[in-house]
Amino acid sequence: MAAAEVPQGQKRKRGQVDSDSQHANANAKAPKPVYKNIELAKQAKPIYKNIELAKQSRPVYKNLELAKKQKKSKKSAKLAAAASKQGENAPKATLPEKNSQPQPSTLARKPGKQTTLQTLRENLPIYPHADSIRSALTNTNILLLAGETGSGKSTQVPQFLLTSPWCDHRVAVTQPRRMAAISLARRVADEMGTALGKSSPTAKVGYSVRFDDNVGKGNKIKFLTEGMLLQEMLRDPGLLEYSCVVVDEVHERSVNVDLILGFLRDLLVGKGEGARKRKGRPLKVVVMSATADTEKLKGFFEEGYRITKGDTATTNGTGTSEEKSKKSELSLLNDERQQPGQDNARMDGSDAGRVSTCFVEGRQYPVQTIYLHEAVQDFSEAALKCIFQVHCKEPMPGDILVFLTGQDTVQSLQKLVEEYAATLTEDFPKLLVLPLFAALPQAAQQRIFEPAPRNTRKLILATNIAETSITVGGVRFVIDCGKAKIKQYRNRLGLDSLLVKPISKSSAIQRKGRAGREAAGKCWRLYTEKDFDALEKDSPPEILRCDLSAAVLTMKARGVDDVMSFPLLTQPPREAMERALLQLLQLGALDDDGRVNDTGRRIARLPLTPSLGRVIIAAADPDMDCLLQVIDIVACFSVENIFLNAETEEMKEEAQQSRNLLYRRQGDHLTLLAAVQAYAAESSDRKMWAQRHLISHRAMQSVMDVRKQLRAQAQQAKLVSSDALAATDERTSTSEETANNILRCFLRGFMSNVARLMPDGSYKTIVGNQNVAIHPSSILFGRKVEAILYNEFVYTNRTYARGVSAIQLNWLDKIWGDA
Ligand SMILES: Nc1ncnc2c1ncn2[C@@H]1O[C@H](COP(=O)(O)OP(=O)(O)OP(=O)(O)O)[C@@H](O)[C@H]1O
Repeated sequence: MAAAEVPQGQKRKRGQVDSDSQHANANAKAPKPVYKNIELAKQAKPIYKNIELAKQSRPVYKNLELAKKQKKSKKSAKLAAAASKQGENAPKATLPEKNSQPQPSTLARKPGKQTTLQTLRENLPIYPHADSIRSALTNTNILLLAGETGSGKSTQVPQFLLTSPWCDHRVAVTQPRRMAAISLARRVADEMGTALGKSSPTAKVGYSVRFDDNVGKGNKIKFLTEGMLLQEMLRDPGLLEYSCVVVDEVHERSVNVDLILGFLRDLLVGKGEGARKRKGRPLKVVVMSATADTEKLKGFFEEGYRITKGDTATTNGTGTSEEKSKKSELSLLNDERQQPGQDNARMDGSDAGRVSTCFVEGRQYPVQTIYLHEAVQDFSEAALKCIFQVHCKEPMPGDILVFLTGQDTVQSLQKLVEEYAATLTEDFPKLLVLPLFAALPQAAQQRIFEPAPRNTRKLILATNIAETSITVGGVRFVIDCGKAKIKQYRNRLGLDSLLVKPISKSSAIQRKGRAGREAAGKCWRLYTEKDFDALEKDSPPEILRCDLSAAVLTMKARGVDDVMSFPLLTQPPREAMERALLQLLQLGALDDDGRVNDTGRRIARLPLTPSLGRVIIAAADPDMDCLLQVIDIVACFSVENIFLNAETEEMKEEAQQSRNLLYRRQGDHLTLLAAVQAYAAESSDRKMWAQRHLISHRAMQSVMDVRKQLRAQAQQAKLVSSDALAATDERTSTSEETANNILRCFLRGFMSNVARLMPDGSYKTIVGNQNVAIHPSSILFGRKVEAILYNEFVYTNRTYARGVSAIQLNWLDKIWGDA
């Protein structure tokens, strides 16, 4: 296709991305440790080498002048497109004039928000490619689109597609994270000059994320998380609501995205129930990312077409589909099939031309990369040092986004930064520190998008939830610690756990790409260039690292009986699949023959893990009759912790007194229930109530929101009637019998998460016989009970069980008997 096509086998030049990088000598030049004395930091020479050098180096971004010219001259865009048809890449980068980096304010000052936004759109590198993107999808049903961070993929492509002749239904755009889905929907609604979601009948853009569905009838573009699209596929396998599905940020390779790609491949090649339901109406698919492996994806989709052609031959001649399915299982047994981790990226020339590819080169503004000269041991310390050097040396405006590993590192660094910032003189701008992590309530997350007050620099301390897709207005500087918490299955414990690991090159590029979106920027990498070179190109796909029970249940509920032959971009290890099947059998989601049963289908439709879904189903059983109470507890698991830590002894004592009324001797589950019930029953001032109990009001607001959504979903799933829901009052007490039933229901979903008390006072897990201690945050910390049930394992210096309740061992007999 036109301007942006990448000739087969041609890879992007990696060197370009970081061609302007500089070393920095953190240890040699910075006083040690700088942050202990802020005055020193102000006087110190920067730890990074002179950045003038970088300004002179050749960047790959397009400068604004080029973009302006492109806007004025559609002719030039057409010429570029024609040139690329002859095998050239997208428009060549033009060198910016030295020290004349474009500033967004010139555009922003223009009158009329809509005109300004339109001008901004037209200046994006992707804009001249609108026609070629549209025509690629007229000729083929699938387009793989690679474009640098900030080139305009997520915001522009959905809008381009709306005007295609085939687009008579909605465009879905998937995002790995809810925050990105919501913020992109807002931005695109703004750009289109319409309201958002359900707020007006004329609104054209909506979003759907777990526990928050804001999609109006007239919406043409729907941003949604990958999990939500999978949920929709269960209800509507043909995705009849849509003309097109855009899968964004595919490089993240979550299990959900891999499943989506498999289902979409089947739909594209006309296979299965979904394809039959579309009755020949084509579904267009766009798969996009800044850093995805286009070749591998191309091979995957082409293979789908090739196999389908083969299928026709098979059905005509050598066998039925049942035989085929047996064959695939047989070949798996014979190890003829792919090895774990091997990719399905074989090319077949005969299918070339069925899959379009497109590469949009260039970004709007340059981002200079600065590395440390020597590796550091403690990235939090290095981040602190770097934050104050940036703050004290870099001009305003320019907000800072720091990537850290998790909520704990974010919160401890926030404390330190605020402490030191308070010692700065008035010569420096103020620092507004904003934490950002997944468990933070949505309202608090949204604060990062608000502009900083006058003479104040925003400093966002984030986990990798801010890594892809989002544009945070004002951010010009990025600090990347080079690490992330990665979910990994631990065989020994039989559970997923989060481990701190080095990020991939792809993540580093995405992190850097959060700067340079509205103006030129800089990215400090708190590691050496050599360390960067040694990073893996991509993080291993989640399907190779995690518990697959949710994925397998989704496949089964979507009608895939032989999950081993489902098309996956990367084949997971066979043991992981088997483990997932076993867990689903234990949960009672599958029958003995491996087919999904009614319980399994009901669990799959709940926006929860299979374990929590099973708890909900158990609680809806009339014998247990504790659904609403269980929903209250499950809602609490959607936030990190409702209880706040006391900062002083005095506060601790006061809180302890009020909290005593909420604490339940049985443990954390029932204590959470008591807290939710008391909060819900509070009719005068919930905020005050929360303060008094040292409970996070914001977290409780989120919990109430999730509780409402889960109740609605339970009603939809016919687990509770609307009359029963309407008749509920806010109870504040729970009988002993109900309390036991609640814990039995949790045990049904978490039967493997049990540890028993040993004669020496320690606890050992029943499955795996591992030592585990009760986490200090638990009500049961330090207590000795017959056996404990826990939600999850956490690792710090030892293995802890978190979310713990006391259970009776004899409850297990019935549960294991039923399983
Ligand atoms: N919420 C916003 N506020 C201000 N500018 C925005 C916003 N969202 C997008 N933009 C502008 O639009 C540009 C393109 O954003 P978009 O998200 O479409 O790029 P992208 O190619 O998808 O990037 P990435 O690969 O990093 O997700 C940004 O660089 C920025 O200039």
